[in-house]
Amino acid sequence: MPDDQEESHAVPDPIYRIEKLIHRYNGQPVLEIDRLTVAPSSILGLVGPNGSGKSTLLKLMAFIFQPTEGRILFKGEQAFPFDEAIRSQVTLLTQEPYLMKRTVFNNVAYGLKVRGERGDWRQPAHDALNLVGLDAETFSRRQWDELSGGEAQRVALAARLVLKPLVLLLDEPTASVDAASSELIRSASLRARSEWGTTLVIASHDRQWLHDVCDEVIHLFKGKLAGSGRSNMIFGPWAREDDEVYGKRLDDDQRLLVSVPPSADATAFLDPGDIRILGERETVDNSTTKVVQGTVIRLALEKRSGNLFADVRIGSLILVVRVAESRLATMTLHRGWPVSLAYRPANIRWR
Ligand SMILES: Nc1ncnc2c1ncn2[C@@H]1O[C@H](COP(=O)(O)OP(=O)(O)OP(=O)(O)O)[C@@H](O)[C@H]1O
Repeated sequence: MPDDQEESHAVPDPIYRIEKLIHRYNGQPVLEIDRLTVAPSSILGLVGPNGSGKSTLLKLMAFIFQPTEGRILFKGEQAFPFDEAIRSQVTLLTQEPYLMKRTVFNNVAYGLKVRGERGDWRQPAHDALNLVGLDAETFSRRQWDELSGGEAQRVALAARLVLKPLVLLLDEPTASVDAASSELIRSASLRARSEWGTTLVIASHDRQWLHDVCDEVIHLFKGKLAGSGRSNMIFGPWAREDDEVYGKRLDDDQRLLVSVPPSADATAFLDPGDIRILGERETVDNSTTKVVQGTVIRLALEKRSGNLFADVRIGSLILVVRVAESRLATMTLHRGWPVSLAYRPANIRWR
């Protein structure tokens, strides 16, 4: 979580503390994060458009390379690439699985071997395969190239889970797999957190998944943390609608109307406190306020502030809405309920 936001009193030492980090490729800055901490056993989500720096941040958190400037403390200590202690505790799963040209069993057991674990690797390797929904008896002897894309990704995940890692970094882990594999990858990752207290950091374009499972979701935009953990970031392209108004058509055919964007593909930021769930008989001034219809998909209480946040799905867009305490007295909210959201285009900030 960004340090200036939701630091709660009773948090243990962070598993990561990032300080004044800048990373450049060929002299060009692609990531600039002043401060960011990740609590142990938490689930942090990373969202952001293509090229916003998510993969770079995950690779830095995996200590694959060093940041150009600044530092990343791991459990309070500065850590470096090729540090053996880190390698056995932090593991990264990327979108395209990398498997060694060996059997599935040897791929999964490899980490145990490298870690110098003695004894029989069969049981832990089989447990890890079963955890990702692959029958160990059937798959253990298969070669790396006798697997579908989804199975290969699950083997790659099993090869990480077998180590019961302290940190599992997931970079678009389900982007190129089928729906069934995707579900198995998600549930196995969550099992790691619930069984071993593994900290998860997940970069994904699947906002709904992140909103469902993450303790915190942070937004990266052009390499920087953008807005609060619960800010709404709405991507273009924006088109001029009739009547001099700009907006975009959502995939449920509603129109999301906005103020004049600086360019057709600018990104709109709308604070959760600037969106209101309308009461049943409430009306709005159409000239300044716009209304869209959605469905509540999640309600979450922020412990520090006592604020209630509702995630509302509108087509494939999810907006986070802060529900003021005064409004809670007058309305009941449930997951699955249809709601009308009111917002003022004038409150949109553009980047
Ligand atoms: N090895 C590299 N050398 C030079 N530039 C790089 C390298 N890796 C990434 N970049 C650039 O750094 C920026 C951030 O890339 P990164 O892959 O971290 O973004 P991302 O948010 O993960 O994107 P995506 O969602 O498309 O995976 C991009 O502009 C990218 O072109």
